[in-house]
Amino acid sequence: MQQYDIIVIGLGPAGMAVAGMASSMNLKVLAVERHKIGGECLNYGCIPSKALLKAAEANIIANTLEKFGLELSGKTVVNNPLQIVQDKINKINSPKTMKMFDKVDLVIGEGDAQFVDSHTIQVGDKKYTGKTIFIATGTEPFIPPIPGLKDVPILTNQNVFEPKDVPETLTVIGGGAIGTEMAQAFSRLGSKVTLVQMDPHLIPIGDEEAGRLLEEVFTEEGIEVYNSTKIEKVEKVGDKIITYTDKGVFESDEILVATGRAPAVDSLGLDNAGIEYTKKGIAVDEYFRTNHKHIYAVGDCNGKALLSHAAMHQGMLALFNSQSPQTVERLKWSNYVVPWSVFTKPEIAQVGLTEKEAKEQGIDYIVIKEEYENYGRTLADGQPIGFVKVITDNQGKIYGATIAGDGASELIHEWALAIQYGLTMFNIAMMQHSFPTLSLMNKRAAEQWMMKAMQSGSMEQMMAALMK
Ligand SMILES: Cc1cc2nc3c(=O)[nH]c(=O)nc-3n(C[C@H](O)[C@H](O)[C@H](O)COP(=O)(O)OP(=O)(O)OC[C@H]3O[C@@H](n4cnc5c(N)ncnc54)[C@H](O)[C@@H]3O)c2cc1C
Ligand SMILES: NC(=O)c1ccc[n+]([C@@H]2O[C@H](COP(=O)([O-])OP(=O)(O)OC[C@H]3O[C@@H](n4cnc5c(N)ncnc54)[C@H](O)[C@@H]3O)[C@@H](O)[C@H]2O)c1
Repeated sequence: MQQYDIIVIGLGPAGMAVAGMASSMNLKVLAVERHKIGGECLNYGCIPSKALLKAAEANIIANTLEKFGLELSGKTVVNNPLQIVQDKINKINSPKTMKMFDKVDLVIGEGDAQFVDSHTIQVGDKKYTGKTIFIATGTEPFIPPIPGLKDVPILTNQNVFEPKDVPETLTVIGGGAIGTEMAQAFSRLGSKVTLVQMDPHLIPIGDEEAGRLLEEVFTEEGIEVYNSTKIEKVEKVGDKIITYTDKGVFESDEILVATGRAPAVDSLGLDNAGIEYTKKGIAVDEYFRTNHKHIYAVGDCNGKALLSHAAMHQGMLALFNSQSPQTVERLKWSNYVVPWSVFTKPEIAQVGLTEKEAKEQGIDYIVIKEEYENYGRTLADGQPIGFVKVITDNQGKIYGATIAGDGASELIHEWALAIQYGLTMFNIAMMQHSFPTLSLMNKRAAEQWMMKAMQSGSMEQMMAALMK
């Protein structure tokens, strides 16, 4: 039986971070992946969805050139965007990417890794032991118990990117990140899309105003959105799928189910090693340790944050924790803010508290909102839709930021940095931002706070801050 310093189960963003870094620390590493390197993110998630959104954006720009005083004779023909998506994935999965695993023993595509006991796993008929084991098995689509849903052919993130024709009509169940990104991508590529969800606004975990703004744009683009909707049943009649709801009956060629995720733990044999888990994921402490101190669970499988950057960050923190002789306060998960972005147009990005969360926590907050329509650059770009909204207080402490609009996924990081390292609105206002970047809207929001502070007579406080 082969023995390793570190065994990694699953090679998505979390497992790749652990395996790649551990091997550069000269540890003896085994990584097991039952399917493809890159996990959900590369193969059925972040990358294909962004590639498809790019094709969709190109299509809409080409067909609305009159906005720029240009004309294209004729219309674009949507040929094979999903094939191009696959070509892009294959390019990323190249020998250059594989180089990071030069010093890792890889077991790929030979079946599930399953615990035999708390130090031993089995893949097929081979057993391996590890001093430390990292579980990084991610999630699978959660399919809700809607009557009839299991009897009709459905699309999920696992098959929606397969190369085939764009459907003429598509029903999307779910208004979260996956549902909204895919609804807009397919709509812009020519599908007639109906989006149905049970929550009251799009991107339910985010800011309500941002969700409503996205809905306005979706409606203008021809996507029908039904919020707070109960789906009664789904059935296949001939070639069509019929979705019966309390807001109407919708007929479509395909149905995409994007109703959340469930941790991928069933194949692991966790009970053989006595590892604790719930429906939400593998139970871990602040240092990503399971109830066995030498077994860590990182990334989506622990349910803490279902995002690739969070998965990679957790992998890095957990690896450092595992190699440290004692626990290190700075390696705790709660020290780190988690920004997130949804890549629709407008993009929606968030870090820290939403306004609703600030209210629920009883914080004495104020809202600063800088509108895209008031800035020369966004007007020049023809993208005047959106806002930078900051939850702050009279002292300029930053609790959270929501950005809806062009470039939101980039702009959000300044607020993430500010929250993580305790910078204030005053610090942002006093930092030069080059003109006319979109980031300058962050400074303009902070300047708005500064003007308010001056008007409310807090000049003394401001001057004190200036003298620091
Ligand atoms: C459509 C879509 C779009 C997304 N877009 C974004 C985005 O833009 N930004 C973002 O931050 N996040 C995005 N996400 C989320 C992101 O994909 C996940 O957060 C990320 O992939 C989680 O990484 P992970 O390493 O924890 O797990 P995964 O990427 O799920 O990898 C887990 C791996 O473990 C393997 N595995 C499972 N069980 C076993 C076993 N028993 N033995 C061996 N191997 C096993 C699986 O085959 C898989 O390869 C998106 C997700 C979807 C579905
Ligand atoms: N850009 C990104 O960062 C990105 C993109 C895609 C996915 N992700 C990650 O993937 C995760 C999963 O995304 P998701 O969109 O599947 O889930 P989600 O949890 O974000 O949203 C679930 C949606 O499904 C709806 N829903 C659930 N059950 C329903 C039912 N029975 N009937 C009608 N509607 C129902 C909810 O109302 C909600 O709109 C997210 O947590 C996100 O972190 C991130």
